[in-house]
Amino acid sequence: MGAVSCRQGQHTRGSAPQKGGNIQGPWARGWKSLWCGMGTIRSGLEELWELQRHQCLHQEPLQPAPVLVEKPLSEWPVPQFINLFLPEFPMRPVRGQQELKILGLVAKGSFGTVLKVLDCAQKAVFAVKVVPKVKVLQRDTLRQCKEEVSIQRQINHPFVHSLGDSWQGRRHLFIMCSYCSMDLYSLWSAVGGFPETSIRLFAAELVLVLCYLHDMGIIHRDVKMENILLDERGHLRLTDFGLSRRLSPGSRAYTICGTLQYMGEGEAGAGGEGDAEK
Ligand SMILES: Nc1ncnc2c1ncn2[C@@H]1O[C@H](COP(=O)(O)OP(=O)(O)OP(=O)(O)O)[C@@H](O)[C@H]1O
Repeated sequence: MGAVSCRQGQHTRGSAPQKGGNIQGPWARGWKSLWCGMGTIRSGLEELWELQRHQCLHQEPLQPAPVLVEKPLSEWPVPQFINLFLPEFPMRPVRGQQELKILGLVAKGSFGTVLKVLDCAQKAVFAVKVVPKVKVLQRDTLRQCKEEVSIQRQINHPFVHSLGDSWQGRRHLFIMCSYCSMDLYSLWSAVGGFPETSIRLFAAELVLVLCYLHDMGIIHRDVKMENILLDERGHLRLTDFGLSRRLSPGSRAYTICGTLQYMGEGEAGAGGEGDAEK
């Protein structure tokens, strides 16, 4: 019997605060250190959302967007805290980080926060998943975190969201992908259900992706509507390889994992010794 590794489903999506709520609490306060404006330190997510609300009302930027940046390299005190995450998460000079401007919050997942950013150099919008290093070490998910990046880097399929870039700052890991404005769960919630023809198409595309992954020896282990993004033409883009594994031919994984709300009763109730392979 394998171990159980579950996530809680339903992200706090970035759209919620735009409907009028304020993002508060310890995780929001923790973001103060991550961004600074052009010369001024922003004070947190609450201000970001205030700023965005104003921008929506006035249709013109009141202040420069916050920049995704961490403290300079010289202040990094513990080199081991960097080495642990290499080579999947290379270090990035601060100048490189300053080319990313935060446009908003996309979602708060169980592992990281996904931000919408503008890459000023490429003049393109991306999604960046930001994961606190401390959380990775506390949850003992270092191997999994590196695996997520190396698997996503290896994949090249039109229905899989491929990796744009990954790097580390002083306290956070960053995983960047192209930005998709819609995911299947949000669309399903908005329209209240799909016609059978759409379901057939989504299912066919999903099967193609899973076959491709399985042929490469990769198991995703967290397939759910929130992890299926939609591109501008409505095709699937499977994302979040945070629980996925690469297996050698004939081997299998024994950890029971996924998102609690999407698991069968038997699966969610089982427990065991850890991820073993045969
Ligand atoms: N490139 C992207 N463009 C738009 N939205 C995205 C993108 N990547 C992720 N998201 C949204 O952010 C959510 C959280 O991202 P992700 O699943 O990678 O984080 P996580 O911490 O592993 O979350 P969880 O484990 O709870 O599913 C996704 O389910 C998706 O809705």
